[in-house]
Amino acid sequence: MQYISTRGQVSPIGFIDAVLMGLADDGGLLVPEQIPQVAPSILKQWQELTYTELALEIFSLYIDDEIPRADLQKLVESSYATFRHTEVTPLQKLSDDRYVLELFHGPTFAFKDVALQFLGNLYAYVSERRNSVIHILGATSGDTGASAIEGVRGKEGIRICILHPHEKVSKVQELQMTTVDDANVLNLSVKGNFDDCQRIIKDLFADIDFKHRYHLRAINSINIARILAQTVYYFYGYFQAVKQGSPAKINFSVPTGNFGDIFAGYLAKKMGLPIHKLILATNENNILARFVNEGLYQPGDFKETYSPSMDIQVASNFERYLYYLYGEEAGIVASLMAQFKTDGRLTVSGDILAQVQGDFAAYSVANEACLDTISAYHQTYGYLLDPHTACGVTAADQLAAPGEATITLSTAHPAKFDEAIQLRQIKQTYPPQIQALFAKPQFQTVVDGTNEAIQAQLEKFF
Ligand SMILES: N[C@@H](CCOP(=O)(O)O)C(=O)O
Repeated sequence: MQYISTRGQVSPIGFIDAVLMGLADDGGLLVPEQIPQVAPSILKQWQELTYTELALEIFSLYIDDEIPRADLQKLVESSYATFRHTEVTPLQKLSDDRYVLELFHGPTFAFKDVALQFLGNLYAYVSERRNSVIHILGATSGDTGASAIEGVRGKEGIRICILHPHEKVSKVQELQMTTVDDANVLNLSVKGNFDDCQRIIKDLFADIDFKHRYHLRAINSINIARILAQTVYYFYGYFQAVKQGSPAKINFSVPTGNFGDIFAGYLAKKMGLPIHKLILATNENNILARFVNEGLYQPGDFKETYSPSMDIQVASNFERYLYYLYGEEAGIVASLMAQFKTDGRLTVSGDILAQVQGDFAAYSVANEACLDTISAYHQTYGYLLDPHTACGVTAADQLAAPGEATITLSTAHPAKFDEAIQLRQIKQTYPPQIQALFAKPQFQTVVDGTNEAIQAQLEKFF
């Protein structure tokens, strides 16, 4: 499989080069040259696979024999051996038509571990096999950072620097990142919000001289490996729902900020998984919901919400969707992105908007409504949702029609967001791994949110 850029100015490259390139060198995002198609007969066979077996089959479609199958199998097995649940991503049935796919059984209690345990191991493999220098630069609104750090801490030949918005992540998220004392980890607490962090890293990746001089590698969902790893749980969740007797129409509801997770679902559907509706759930930072419902893609005012990981305005994977929305015409995507840079907005209407609304249904969840859902599900089902998952469940309740079953992706364990849970007087016990964080010293550097300030830190660290 070869990978090309959404902006069309990068010669096709193999999987490992695509992972190492991260952001495409022309400023676009890498996508597979063709999306592999999975026939219904194969889907039927896949229903019987374990999570790791399924991951191996799906990765093989995108990696060919660039990584020998035996090596790939070892990478996959070691990545999911760190999960606390034997099913890796178990499906919980709450009622006949409401399911929650728990993606938080990895080391940092968030869905990011599903892809980042694999990507961390893949980087170590590539570093050894190709003797490549791996200097990871990432931005986080809370979950990606901890997970990426956990994936590579202490690994030979790898360094990682993560930017998080100063005092805008939950206490547990902050502790998970900043209590790591391995010498290959640098945490920068940036004065600003997540969009500032993401803009800075994108600018640094787009500065090709700087990127090559410091061997910058990406762990955010701009990296195609993240998306591919995240498609696996759509297949797995769907198969489990079928086995548990779900009705024929199965939706997924996806809490989303950076559009990576829901783009993985879109890709799974394009591969042939018969997902009925893809429900896009945002919090009050609702640029994506406004795009789907009104055709306007324009950042609004930044809001701090109970679901801080989704406090995002400019969604980095949106460009990948534009590429498919406009019939894989890289020239159109390049000019749309140039237009967005100049005008700060994009609009779609007519047939294109109808296509968007055929691809997604979207709902933006108000802050208090998110807490109401947490209380209601706790009372009705005795099930504690984290605030991000609660946004997904709220959107499912609004948009799923009778006769449809909806699987909401549960993106994080509620213990990561006790600040919000406590507002509804719900008491939870922290898992011991999280409780232990409170006794540890923290290591982080507070910096201004400017490219120059970050660049200076990176020059010292890399
Ligand atoms: N919600 C994310 C933001 C970064 O998204 P990514 O999927 O591109 O890594 C976070 O928790 O950091």
